[in-house]
Amino acid sequence: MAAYERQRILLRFADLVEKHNDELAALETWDNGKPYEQAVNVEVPMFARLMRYYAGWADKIHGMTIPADGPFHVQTLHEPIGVCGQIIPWNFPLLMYAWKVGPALACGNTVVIKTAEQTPLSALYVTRLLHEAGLPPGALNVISGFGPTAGAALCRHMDVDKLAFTGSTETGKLILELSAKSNLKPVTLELGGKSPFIVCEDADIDSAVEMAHFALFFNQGQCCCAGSRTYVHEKVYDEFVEKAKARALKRSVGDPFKQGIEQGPQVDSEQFQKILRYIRSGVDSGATLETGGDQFGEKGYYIKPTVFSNVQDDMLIAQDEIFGPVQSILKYKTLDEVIKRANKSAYGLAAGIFTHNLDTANTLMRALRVGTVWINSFDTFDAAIPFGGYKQSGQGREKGEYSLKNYLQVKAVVTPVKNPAWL
Ligand SMILES: NC(=O)c1ccc[n+]([C@@H]2O[C@H](COP(=O)([O-])OP(=O)(O)OC[C@H]3O[C@@H](n4cnc5c(N)ncnc54)[C@H](O)[C@@H]3O)[C@@H](O)[C@H]2O)c1
Repeated sequence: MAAYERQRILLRFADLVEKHNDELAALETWDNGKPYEQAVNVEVPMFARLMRYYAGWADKIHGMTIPADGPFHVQTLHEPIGVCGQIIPWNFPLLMYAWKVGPALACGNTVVIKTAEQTPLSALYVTRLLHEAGLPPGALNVISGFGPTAGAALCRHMDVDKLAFTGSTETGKLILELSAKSNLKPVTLELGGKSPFIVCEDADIDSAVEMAHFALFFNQGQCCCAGSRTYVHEKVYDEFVEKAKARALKRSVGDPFKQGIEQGPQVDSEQFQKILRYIRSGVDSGATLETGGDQFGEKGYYIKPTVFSNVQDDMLIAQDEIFGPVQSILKYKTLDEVIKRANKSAYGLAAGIFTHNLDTANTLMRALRVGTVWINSFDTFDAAIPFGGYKQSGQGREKGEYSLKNYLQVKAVVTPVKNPAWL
């Protein structure tokens, strides 16, 4: 299909998504439990924006001509890889679909996408819209299946040419193994994190508290890049802890379809139980439970917004990805010290820095071994900004121009030139 045709399909798709904004948001909330207001005002509109962004790329993908030594015309062709197997998680079902399907189709590939077992609905609905927009039958197929069966079958399939996965680091390793044991298909991975959020002594405390709260509690704490290690300078530590606790106490928890609700239930009982186990481990290891610590209400997988202070680096709650509404606050003294501690993690997905000092920001942004640094901000997810991890947080980048590389092969073509004018 011509690039312009792919572009037009993606643009029509974006229009249809906008038209069906409210139904898609409702499906997302039913499946996942996230606040409807978040889905309807942010996530579905962002889905349409991502499709328009990738539509824009479709007819701007091309190779180069390269001046080689000797009488040769050398060109590169940027070709689609072929059949892309994509496996997505349950925390942002629609957005993860967009991050993966958008670049794959823009580059001219076909897709088999497996949704998470907890959240199959929105992908099915949105794919119907994609076909309504003109995508030919068979170019994109959705599988609603389980990981170890449907997911693993995709990973080891000899006719799948590329894999893209978002989920836990543990499963990411399995996926690499399945690729290696089958046809060595290239794999991009977007995995877990334990992202530091560093509040420097000169920071504006009120806005740092608000942003650190958002960085951790957004989406019930179920974000791979959640700011889950809040490092606060000792000079502002006491004030910060007091205010972080007050903010968590103010967080509105409840029915995600209700207006003004900031936090819905966790996605399922497995995650709910796992988070409660981590909270118990925090208490047992000697961290100070400032607020929260157990179930919210008596029905459903709701958890009270929880804040721990006096957290030490060697505690489990400071090392593992909890994936829940549990903020861990740690105290630090010097910049060198916090850099070492922030980097001492198997993960390297993102970091937040709160400071007005340009020198401090310059040092931190370079010293932190992470794929994204947000300065005096957090969770800015523009379609054009690349996202991905250092270390065990992943391989490759999604979104932005960088994501196209994942879905293209580069073919070098060499043709001898008889009487080159330049020789
Ligand atoms: N990075 C992220 O965005 C992200 C998203 C979801 C979960 N997580 C982390 O993972 C933890 C566990 O959650 P989970 O169990 O839903 O994640 P997971 O990694 O098991 O699941 C993610 C996706 O991978 C699939 N999958 C699972 N096993 C597979 C296999 N053997 N082969 C192929 N595909 C497979 C699942 O069906 C799902 O679609 C969470 O607590 C959280 O820490 C991270």
